Amino acid sequence: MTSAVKRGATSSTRDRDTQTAREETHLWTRSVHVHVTMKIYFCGSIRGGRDDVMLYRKIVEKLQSYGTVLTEHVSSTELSHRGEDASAAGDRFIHDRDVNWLRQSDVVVAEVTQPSLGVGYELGRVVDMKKKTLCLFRPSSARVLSAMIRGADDGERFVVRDYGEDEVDEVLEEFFNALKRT
Ligand SMILES: O=c1[nH]c(=O)n([C@H]2C[C@H](O)[C@@H](COP(=O)(O)O)O2)cc1CO
Repeated sequence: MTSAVKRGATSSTRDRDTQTAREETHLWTRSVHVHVTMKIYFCGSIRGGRDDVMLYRKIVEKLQSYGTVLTEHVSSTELSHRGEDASAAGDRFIHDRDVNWLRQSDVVVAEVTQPSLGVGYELGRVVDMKKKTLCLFRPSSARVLSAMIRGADDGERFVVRDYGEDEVDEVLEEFFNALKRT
């Protein structure tokens, strides 16, 4: 073999290696990208009452370690039971934007202890959209969760989890770790 052919073989091997490395980097970058940009839709009561807003904050802060929370405003202490300024954009805007966000989301997490027509509506829509959904309910509230939420639990795609305020982190860790395995 001439040295020119040898040089050719070496450089094509090197080209292949470089190409493989590039593909690996690309795949790695893509998987990190997917993780970082996971879109999470958080549901919590607004006009249904803001009693649990501090807990929504805690949940949303934890969710932000897993991805982008599209509905961060639900956990804002500045948002009252009157809701967002509907006079500026209108309730139709809020509805259409939120349904759009629901469609875009990869996963839905709802705090369902404080009854809310809006949260119930969102959950009805996500069942139809077949989104992976976690509903969190606190039995310590002495409320009884609607049969239309508890009864929708299928043990897989739509799950209702009873929990206590001090279990937020572990319940969410359990849920997102199980997501990684599916
Ligand atoms: O101003 C709003 N902004 C908004 O994003 N929502 C959505 C997100 C919440 O998960 C849900 C709360 O519904 P409700 O206001 O009926 O409690 O509806 C609801 C309102 C007010 O109804």
